[in-house]
Amino acid sequence: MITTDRMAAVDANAAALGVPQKQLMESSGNAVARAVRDLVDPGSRIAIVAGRGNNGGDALVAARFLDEFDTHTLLLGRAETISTDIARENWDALDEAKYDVEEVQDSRAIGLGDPDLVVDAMLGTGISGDLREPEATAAREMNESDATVLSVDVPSGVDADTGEGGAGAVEADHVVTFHDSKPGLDSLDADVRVEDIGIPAAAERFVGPGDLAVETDPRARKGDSGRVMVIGGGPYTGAPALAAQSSLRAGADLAFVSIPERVFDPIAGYAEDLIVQPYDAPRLGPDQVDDLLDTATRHDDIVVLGPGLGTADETLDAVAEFLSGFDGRAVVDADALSVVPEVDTDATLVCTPNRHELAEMGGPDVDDLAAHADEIEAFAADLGHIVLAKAKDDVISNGKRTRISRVGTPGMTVGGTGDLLAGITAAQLGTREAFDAACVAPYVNGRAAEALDRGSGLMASDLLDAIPEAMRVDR
Ligand SMILES: NC(=O)C1=CN([C@@H]2O[C@H](COP(=O)(O)OP(=O)(O)OC[C@H]3O[C@@H](n4cnc5c(N)ncnc54)[C@H](O)[C@@H]3O)[C@@H](O)[C@H]2O)[C@H](O)CC1
Ligand SMILES: [K+]
Repeated sequence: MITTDRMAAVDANAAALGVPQKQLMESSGNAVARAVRDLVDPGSRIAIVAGRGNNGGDALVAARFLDEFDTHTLLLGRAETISTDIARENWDALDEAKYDVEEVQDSRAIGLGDPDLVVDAMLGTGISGDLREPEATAAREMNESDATVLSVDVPSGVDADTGEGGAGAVEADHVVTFHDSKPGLDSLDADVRVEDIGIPAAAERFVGPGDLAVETDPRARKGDSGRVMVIGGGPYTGAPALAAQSSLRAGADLAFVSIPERVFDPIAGYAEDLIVQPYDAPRLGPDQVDDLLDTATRHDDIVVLGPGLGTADETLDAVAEFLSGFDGRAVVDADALSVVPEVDTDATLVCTPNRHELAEMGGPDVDDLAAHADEIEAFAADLGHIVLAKAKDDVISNGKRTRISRVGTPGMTVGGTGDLLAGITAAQLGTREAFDAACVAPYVNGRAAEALDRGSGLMASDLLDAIPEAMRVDR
C-alpha cells in the first residue's frame, strides 16, 4: 500500500537512479494493454478516454499496444494543453503514426460510440475536487454505457489516498494500478490489479531526492517549522551549539539551548542566533526537569536531548525523568541514549546512536549497519522507538519499515557531525512524520558534506552553511 505522496517520492528517486518517468509510463501503458487483452477478445471495440495529464499519457502508450483491437482514442481537450512533456510526446507519436485519435474540444461532442470496453484514463493521482468539464460529462457517459470500464491507476474522480469520490466519479469495473496498491482502492467495488512497472526496489529502500520534496506532517505549515530546544552541554559546549545551529539551518524557526549557568558565556558566544537559557546548577539534574518539561510542553517544542550532557548519574536520572514525563517529539542522542531502553515514555522519539551506542543500547554490535538492517529493524521494534543508526550507510527503522541513507563523505567521521544530524532531525520533525524526518535528516547531512567536497580537514561547523542548499528539492 502506498500513498500518493510516497509514490511521487519513489518516482523521483527512480528518476535519480536512472529510470526516468517516461520509461515508467511506457511500462504503465503496456500493463494497461495487458489488462485490456485479459478482458476482451481481439477485434473488440475499445474507447480510450485520455485526460491531459500523465494518467492520460499511460493510456496513450497503451493505444500503441492494442493493434489487434478496434481502438478509438479521445483526448479531452486540445493537444497543446497536455500538461506534461512525456504525455504530449506519446500523443504526438499516435498522431504522427495515424492512429485513430480525436481531440474533444467541447463536452457536448463526447461520443463514446458503442464500445465493448472503455479505458478511463482521465485523471489519476493528480485529481483535486469534483470532476470538472469535460471530464464530468465523459464520466457520466461511461457510467451510463454498457461497456466494461477499466480505469487506469484509479477511477477518475476518486481520491487515491482516501477512496472518496467527488461528484460524478467514474464507477469502474476494473482498475489497473501501478507498483503498489493505493489506500483509496481498498473500499471500491471493482477488481483491482497491481502491475509492476519496473521501479527499482532501491528507489524505496534508499533515501533519495524525491524524499526531500514531500512534507508529510499535517500539522506542518509554511514558516511554521517549530521551536527546537536543545537540552545538552555542561561538560561540553560545542555539541549543543552545533545541534541548535544545524536545526536553524534546516528550517527551525527558533532554537533554544538549555545549559548550566557556568557554560553560558561560551555557548552564547558561538552564535547570536541561539537563545541560551541557563539553569543554576553545575550540570543537568532532576531539579531542572519540572521547568524543562513545562517549557517544552507549553510551546510544543521539539527537543534534542543529549549533546554534550555527559554521563553523571544525576544527569542520566534527569534524562529518564524528563522522558517519562514528556509526550512530545524528541531526538535522543549521545549520552542520553543509554537511558532509552529502560524508560517508559509517551513521547515520539528518534534515537540517533552511532555503532557503539547502538550496541550499548542492546542493538546489534556490527561494523556494517546496512548489512544488518533486519536486526536493527527488530531492535527498533523491541525498543518501540525510531532508530536512526549512524555509520557510513545510515539505517533508519521504526520497527516496521527500514530505509538506508547512503550519502556522505569519509570526512564525516570528524567530531560534531552527529550533533548536526540531531539538530537537522529535530527541524525535520517540525514538518514531517517522525519516520520520514529520520530518513531525510541523514540524507541532508550527507548531501551537505558531498556538496562541500572537502576531503580530510572537514570540520562539522563547515557543514552548517551547506545545509540549506542540501535541503533544496530541485538540486
Ligand atoms: N510512478 C507512477 O505512479 C507513475 C504514474 N503515472 C501516471 O501518472 C498519473 C498522475 O499523473 P499527473 O499528471 O500527476 O496527474 P493526472 O493525470 O491524474 O491529472 C492531472 C490533470 O488533471 C487536471 N485536474 C485536476 N483536478 C481536476 C478535476 N477535478 N477535474 C478535471 N481536471 C482536473 C489537472 O489540471 C491536470 O491537467 C498517475 O495516476 C499514473 O496514471 C506515470 O505514467 C508513470 C509513473
Ligand atoms: K483514471
